[in-house]
Amino acid sequence: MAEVLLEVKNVTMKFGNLVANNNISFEIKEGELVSLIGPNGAGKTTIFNCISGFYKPTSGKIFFNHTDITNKKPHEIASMGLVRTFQIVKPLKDMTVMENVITGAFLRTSSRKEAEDIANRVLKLTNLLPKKDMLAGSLTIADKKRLEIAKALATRPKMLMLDEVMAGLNQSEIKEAMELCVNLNKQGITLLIVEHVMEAIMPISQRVIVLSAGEKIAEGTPEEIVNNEKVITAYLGERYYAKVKQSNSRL
Ligand SMILES: Nc1ncnc2c1ncn2[C@@H]1O[C@H](COP(=O)(O)OP(=O)(O)OP(=O)(O)O)[C@@H](O)[C@H]1O
Repeated sequence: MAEVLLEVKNVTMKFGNLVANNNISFEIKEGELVSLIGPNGAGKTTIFNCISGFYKPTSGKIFFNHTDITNKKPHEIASMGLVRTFQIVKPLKDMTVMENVITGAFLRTSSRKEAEDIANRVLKLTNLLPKKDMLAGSLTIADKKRLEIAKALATRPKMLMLDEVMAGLNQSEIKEAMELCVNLNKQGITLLIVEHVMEAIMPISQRVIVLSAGEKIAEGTPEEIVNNEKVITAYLGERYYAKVKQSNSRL
């Protein structure tokens, strides 16, 4: 039985009267690939911000690797091995792709040589090696998203939280992003992925957690989730349900 790596325990996050996360609890086990889905404004990014130390929850606790990280700062959490990407990618655009990734590697080492070695490995893994000398600002959206993942990987995370890395990508770029996620997971990195591109995320998720209007409304295998009436009503809709049913019946 795999160990619990991340434990979110009764987390509530309020902004004035608005309850963005209401008493949310879930666990992620070591080695899992879990997706976090739900309509706009459901509270997905807010829970990411709470977990990664950018917000301090109004109440509740968060544990990573059995350590209470609820009041820790983002850089402390990152050095423990829990790293997230941002929905809006902001690379250091006047620096090259390589230099951007090296900034991530410096979390683990102060040696330039070692940081370059880490960056080279990560750039190879993310298929960015041929673009290593390009300015980050000149990359396509798909490559900027890949660079965001590469920077996070250079910090050598145990667990990676990806916030909408497939948004704005075309079909073949989405396929590559999915393959990268599966590949990272196979290499032992635990993944928690916020995503709206259901056709991409459902097939690769081992488990799915659903938020709606600040509440956790469901949690289960992709098959359980696509058949869950509450989830269909709140988010997936009949169209997606019909599509999945159809493709299942063809299997
Ligand atoms: N810093 C903040 N101050 C005030 N309200 C906030 C803040 N951050 C988020 N919210 C509100 O909290 C709610 C949840 O937002 P959040 O961004 O977490 O949703 P989401 O599920 O990530 O949505 P999306 O899929 O559109 O990214 C929204 O009503 C949002 O307006």
